Amino acid sequence: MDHFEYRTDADGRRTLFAEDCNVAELAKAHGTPCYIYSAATLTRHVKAYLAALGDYPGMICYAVKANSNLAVLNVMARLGIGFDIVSIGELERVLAAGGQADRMVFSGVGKQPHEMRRALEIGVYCFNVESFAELRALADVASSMNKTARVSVRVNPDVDAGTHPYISTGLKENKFGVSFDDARAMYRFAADHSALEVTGIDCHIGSQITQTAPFLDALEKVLAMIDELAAQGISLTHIDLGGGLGVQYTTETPPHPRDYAAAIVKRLQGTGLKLLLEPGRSIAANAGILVTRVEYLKENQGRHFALVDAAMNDLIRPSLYNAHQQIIPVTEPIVDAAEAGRREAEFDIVGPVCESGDFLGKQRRLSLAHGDLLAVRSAGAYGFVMSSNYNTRARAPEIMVSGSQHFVVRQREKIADLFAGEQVLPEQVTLG
Ligand SMILES: Cc1ncc(COP(=O)(O)O)c(C=O)c1O
Ligand SMILES: N[C@@H](CCCC[NH3+])C(=O)O
Repeated sequence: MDHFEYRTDADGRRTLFAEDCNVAELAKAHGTPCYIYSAATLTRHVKAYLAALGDYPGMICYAVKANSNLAVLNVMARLGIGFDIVSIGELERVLAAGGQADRMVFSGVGKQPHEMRRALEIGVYCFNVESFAELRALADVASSMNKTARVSVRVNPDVDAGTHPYISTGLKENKFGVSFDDARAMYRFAADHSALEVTGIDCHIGSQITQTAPFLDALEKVLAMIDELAAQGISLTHIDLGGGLGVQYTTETPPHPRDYAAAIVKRLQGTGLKLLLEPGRSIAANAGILVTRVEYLKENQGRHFALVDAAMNDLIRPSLYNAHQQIIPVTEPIVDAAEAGRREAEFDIVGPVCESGDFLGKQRRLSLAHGDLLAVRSAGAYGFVMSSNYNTRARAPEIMVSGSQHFVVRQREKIADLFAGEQVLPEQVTLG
């Protein structure tokens, strides 16, 4: 359940509300396309994870990559959870949003020395290290600063998470993590190095996973490794089982975060290991919508197209993964046969970008007329964060609602800002 529901407005029409805010009014006030997030949905999802942890020692580290809007991060910070970051940019965002350094885990396959330095300076909880080369680089940076870097090695358990190949991360053909063999050598190196402190082990097998079994399979493999390391005198204090829990976009039936986290906690009872989870999508996806407006309807040799003002640059998931996200009317039309131009058909919902792959949805049965508002659901994760300025399109504003209040957290970009800072060639540059 989320906080986007239809209510009957004063004119007797069914209109989509985001908590207690009328989505049509927000779109009118701030223009389209726009992203709208619900603070209450974000809060409920986080609380479900916290409730599942209960008294078990651990930390929920929200995966910032899913949605790094400052207000979204601020909700997480206020709820006291941690953050999983993958770049210095995300690190600075978390700090700007009020997050605490000692609750950040630094993941990612290609951390650069300057990013390591900054993370050591502020004192992140730990580094999830993904290769021997990175471990050596981290040791060098920490030594040069007279600091100790807390280290968790990310293992790649070669478990099939049954997800889209672009978002699977725990197979040996994926670039993420290291084999158990490499991990053994890395732990020995780290244990012997004065600038490194071995604290945990990390594992992430993919995203949009709709079953608990792959997580538990990976967990068994990681626990076996922990036992083996303990026998060699290397004792770990935490296990980080990544994110990856799927959400319902259409007909998927992923486990509830509470049940998924509870299954992991149950298996860990008695191990003495602290549990870290890095959920992104399952916290943010269904806490957001993308609102767009129908500009034109057209029919091309029997195929119906609704040209809307949002495009693949605003939401790339349909184009990139062929992902299916629900598209619903913001105001359910009063079906009036006399209304000029209204048509009911199976529409391809497409944007203005010059690519045939620019679509938000295909063959959606809808009754549409020029000016209608549509909402793309489940757009709170991997939506705005993956947006671009392709076709020199300004990126959409992001609005957070909380009850009957709303805040424009990020304004729509201005066209002039899209090329501010760029220069034409100086005249003295000769051509040809
Ligand atoms: C290391 C790591 N942690 C957390 C996440 C967040 O995953 P999700 O959004 O699927 O919960 C990802 C993305 O797949 C990841 O690679
Ligand atoms: N961007 C992906 C998820 C990537 C997960 C991060 N490793 C999506 O939209 O589904």
